Amino acid sequence: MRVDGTAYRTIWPAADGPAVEIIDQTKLPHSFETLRLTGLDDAAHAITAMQVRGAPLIGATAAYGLWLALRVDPSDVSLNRACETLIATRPTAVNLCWAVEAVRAAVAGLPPGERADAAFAKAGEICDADVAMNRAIGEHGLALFRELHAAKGGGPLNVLTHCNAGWLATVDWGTALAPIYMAHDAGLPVHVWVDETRPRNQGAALTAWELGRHGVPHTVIADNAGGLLMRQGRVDLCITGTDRVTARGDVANKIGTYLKALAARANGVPFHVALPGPTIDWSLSDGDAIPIEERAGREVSHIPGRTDDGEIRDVRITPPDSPVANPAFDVTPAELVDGFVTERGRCSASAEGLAALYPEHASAAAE
Ligand SMILES: CSC[C@H]1O[C@H](OP(=O)(O)O)[C@H](O)[C@@H]1O
Repeated sequence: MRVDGTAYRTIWPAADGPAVEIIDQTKLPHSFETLRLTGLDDAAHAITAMQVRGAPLIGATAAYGLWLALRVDPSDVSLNRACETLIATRPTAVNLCWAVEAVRAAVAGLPPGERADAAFAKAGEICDADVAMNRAIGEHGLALFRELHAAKGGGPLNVLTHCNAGWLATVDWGTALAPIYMAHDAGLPVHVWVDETRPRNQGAALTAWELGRHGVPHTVIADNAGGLLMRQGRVDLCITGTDRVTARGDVANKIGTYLKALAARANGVPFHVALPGPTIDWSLSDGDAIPIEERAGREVSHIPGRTDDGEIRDVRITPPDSPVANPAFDVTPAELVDGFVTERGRCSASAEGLAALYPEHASAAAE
């Protein structure tokens, strides 16, 4: 996407040496800063600290992290340690282990001296494929938007989204936001209700920043406002991203997604999920088996912001002696999802729907 006239991906090889550069998402929306990752530990920290985040982007970052590790030591021991280190950073997004295993498979059979170059090439392939898949998701999602807008009979299409599944969550384009950008650029009137998405505020800080840069009309709302807006008939569609979809269509996504899906079903609002194929975990059927990341309690007890004199810092919002819990994801059962938008087209949230789009995995989907 373009930021102030300059085209960006969210991760790119440095022009001046063995490193990759990323956008530090912990600094947005107050400051646009890039960071240089020069080793495995940099990449692992960037994922853990959410300097990069979003299922496809943490996969891409891990892929380059393996390249950085193999440049230093291409041995089997180093490769396996690096894979384990990266996979351990965040447990819910399946793209992370998918990308790590894709790079491992690309290099493991090679002589050590050839592994770093092969890892670099594979990481680049993963990034290019992500951009192409997300562009296709946008096109298939735009068709859905056109159908819903035509059925509405006038006025902007009011879309509610949760968390950030925009270009910042991927290498480019985004997943849930890709059709929003394409609709806006095609002149289809769209307005976005942006869930702030406590506790890390990906919506308030990142989705609002993205949409504002692109000129897409949007309104930031408290997470708990969505149900009222749906009851008032002010939401025509909910669309989110996802971190892991099971073979039967259960969806793991940012905490709060399940509640939105319940409210959408209760109010007859279509609830769709946008995802690229690598987000599907064909080894799982029941979404309750998806590991849910538990993050630090400080993300709940404190909130980051910028003071009037420009200082960015956390401030406490809970009593110091109050315990906090911080599950970072929840699971929405397939029954509450009205449809998937993938790079291969749209389908129902079901084993049959996914198998039809991904026949090479049909046996897993049927279990
Ligand atoms: C296109 S994946 C976006 C997905 O990732 C986010 O999680 P996090 O910000 O913790 O990395 C969230 O679940 C989004 O829906």
